[in-house]
Amino acid sequence: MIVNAIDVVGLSWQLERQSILSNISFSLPKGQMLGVIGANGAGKSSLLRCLYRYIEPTSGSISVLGQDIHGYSSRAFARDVAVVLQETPAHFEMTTSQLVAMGLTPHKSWFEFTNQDDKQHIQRALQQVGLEHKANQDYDKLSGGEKQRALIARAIVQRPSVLILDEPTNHLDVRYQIQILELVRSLGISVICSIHDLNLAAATCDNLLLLHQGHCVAYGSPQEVLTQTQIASAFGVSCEVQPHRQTGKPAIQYFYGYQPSSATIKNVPTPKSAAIAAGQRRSHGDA
Ligand SMILES: Nc1ncnc2c1ncn2[C@@H]1O[C@H](COP(=O)(O)OP(=O)(O)OP(=O)(O)O)[C@@H](O)[C@H]1O
Repeated sequence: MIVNAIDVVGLSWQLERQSILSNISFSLPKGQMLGVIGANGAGKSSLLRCLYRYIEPTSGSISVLGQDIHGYSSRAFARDVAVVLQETPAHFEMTTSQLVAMGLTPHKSWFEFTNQDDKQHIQRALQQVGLEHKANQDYDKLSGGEKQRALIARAIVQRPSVLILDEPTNHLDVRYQIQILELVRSLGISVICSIHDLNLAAATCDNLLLLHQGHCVAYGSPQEVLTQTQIASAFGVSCEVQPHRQTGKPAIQYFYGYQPSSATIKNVPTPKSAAIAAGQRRSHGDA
């Protein structure tokens, strides 16, 4: 029997009668990378929070490596699953390398010291995220993007089977956006990751799960999910999707010319109307 990294069946989460996630089902095969996409408020973080046990869903089941997540001890869960979040909590008086070393915790007993092997792991992870020169600097004094990369190095040191990332590219410049996602992919572990940049998601993920108002409205390869119609309906924008010249994956070009009131699902401008609107603004001198 094939055991998936993650299996989610019929997952729903309600909060005071408001339905945040509705009947979501998907699987993440081992070694693959799944991107969770969707507009602001679609439910991406809530879904990931259910996966790393921060939220208890109202109904449905979640298994990691074939085991129900609520059957795991905290320590065993931390050995299998690493999480990198958007917000970085304050880590006072800790160097970058000490923060990265925290990834070793689930593998160590209480009084076990960091050995030579561990130090090499930490060093290598810092190099992989381009932070070896910041190893002895206070973590709290790193820039937002450097903090994000340090947290990814900590997750690498944790050596999990499954990595959950909530918007890992948020603070990163374009080089590190590509580099970090390619690095995460190259680790050969199973990854689920929420991403706002659809082009980046298309280029780096095996499969995508598109959420809209808490529902899974598309799930499959980037080609299957990132169609003009589905992007228009989930994000309220008009675009053209062509194969990327290098990867052959979907490459999205957005059209401009939106009024705030037209950015709704019911009234998505067509490429033509968006282009006309942009042309009209230019002819009125306010382009
Ligand atoms: N603890 C909570 N209490 C009240 N509402 C919540 C809570 N958590 C999530 N929500 C609501 O659930 C919806 C989904 O939120 P979530 O953060 O999962 O969306 P998201 O897709 O990650 O959004 P974004 O792209 O803006 O980060 C939002 O409307 C949010 O306000």
